[in-house]
Amino acid sequence: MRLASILARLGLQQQVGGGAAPCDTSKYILCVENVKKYFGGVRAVDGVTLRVERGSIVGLIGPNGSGKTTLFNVIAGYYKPDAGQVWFDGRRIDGLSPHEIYKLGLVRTFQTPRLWRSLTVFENVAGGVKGHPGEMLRNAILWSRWVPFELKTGEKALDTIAFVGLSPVAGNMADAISGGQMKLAELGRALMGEPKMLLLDEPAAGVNPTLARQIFEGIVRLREEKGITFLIIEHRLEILFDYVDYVYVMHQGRIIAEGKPAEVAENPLVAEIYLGG
Ligand SMILES: Nc1ncnc2c1ncn2[C@@H]1O[C@H](COP(=O)(O)OP(=O)(O)OP(=O)(O)O)[C@@H](O)[C@H]1O
Repeated sequence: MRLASILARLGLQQQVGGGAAPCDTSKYILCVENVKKYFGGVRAVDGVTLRVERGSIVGLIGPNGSGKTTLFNVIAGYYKPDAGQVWFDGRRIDGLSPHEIYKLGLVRTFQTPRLWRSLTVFENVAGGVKGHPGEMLRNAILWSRWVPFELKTGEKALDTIAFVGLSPVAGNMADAISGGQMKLAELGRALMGEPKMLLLDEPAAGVNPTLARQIFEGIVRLREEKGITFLIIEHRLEILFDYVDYVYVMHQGRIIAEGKPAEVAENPLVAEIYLGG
């Protein structure tokens, strides 16, 4: 077990790396401070600072290869940053494992949904419940059929499946549903973890426009009903900009613009990098 993990369990996390949070943690649920992540000579994330207000829906955009997914991987604990800090809900989290970060309530989804394909939609969603051994991928296949879900977990999973609109396919195997339905199933599983914040990687990719808007309307409802905060990578700006409060724009590993969607849409620098891309 890593030192940071042990200290976190002892409640000493804030002393790691020294000191105070780099932002007002009562206002911001997520503070990314001067984060860098290099792969050899590739500066995938090159000194990113961003803030996400509690209860907001924030977009993270940028051309292909600008560093968005790498930044998500750093925030969610899949990569340790080469420099900088990440604070979530008042705690420093860089150095924690993905599972520890998940347990703190920061949950991510992937560009390509990572479902357990030999299990049903119901089992996939129910397996995301906090505390069930199946919440860890390596345990999921082993446990989901042998350890019965509690009745209340099953009921919660059915409610969640209804929320994301998948009731008609709840009993289908995950590899027998459409790409859009896989995205919804992954969102459902993430919701079973009772997140305070969701990092969504291209929730509308490959989904028809009607379903894409339904997904974003669901996101707005989750913010309103459960107070969940969102940071969302999305290339479909014409949809994203209708639903987000604020937008960060990445290019070549850096934040090159930020603001309300209308401001970002008018920013000539943003048009230039997209046209250039
Ligand atoms: N594991 C890795 N090893 C080496 N280089 C990587 C790795 N992951 C990403 N990169 C490089 O880092 C840069 C940023 O990639 P990243 O996937 O974070 O961009 P992105 O903005 O998410 O792109 P997209 O919108 O296409 O998903 C790219 O040049 C990419 O080739």
